[in-house]
Amino acid sequence: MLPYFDRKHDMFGPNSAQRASLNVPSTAARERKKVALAPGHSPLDWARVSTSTPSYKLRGVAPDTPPPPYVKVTKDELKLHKSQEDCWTCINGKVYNVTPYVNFHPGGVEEIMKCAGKDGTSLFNKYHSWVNVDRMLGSCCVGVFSASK
Ligand code: HEM
Repeated sequence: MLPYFDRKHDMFGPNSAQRASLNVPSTAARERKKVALAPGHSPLDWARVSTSTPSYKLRGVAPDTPPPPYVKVTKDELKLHKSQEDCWTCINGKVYNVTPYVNFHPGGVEEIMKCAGKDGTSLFNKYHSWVNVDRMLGSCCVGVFSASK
């Protein structure tokens, strides 16, 4: 007889006990892509860089730019920053200059560039809703997203 989850009209996949006994990796494990980060680009290196670099440089703005709550970023402005050398994204209503972080992203450059120049909230949550974006990128925050064009 076929295993439980191979039966033709079965609506459900294997349960966790069945997966374990058959060595079927969990969905999360199958989707995990390990990326080799360049030397000097570990999460600890990012922690050092992000706490020792002046915030205006991380934000990519002039030194006299008001702090993030006072800067409104429109959708049209956001769209202009979609290259690896100038990359902004919006997560949970805040716009971040991701440029200095791109090479530190544990999921790789290609993945993080998928949110370049647009709202990356749903992609971000799809892969790691547990990551605290403000903790990682707080000092890269350019401003708040303004829904108007
Ligand atoms: C924009 C801000 C982002 C930040 C601050 C960020 C941060 C992180 C962090 C801290 C990790 C390691 C998580 C862990 O090991 O638990 C990670 C992994 C990862 N990220 Fe991101 N990420 C961002 C955007 C994205 C986007 C837009 C995507 C996909 C389109 C993405 C895809 C991934 C993937 C696939 C991994 C590997 C997960 C794994 O090891 O299982 N990330 N990211």
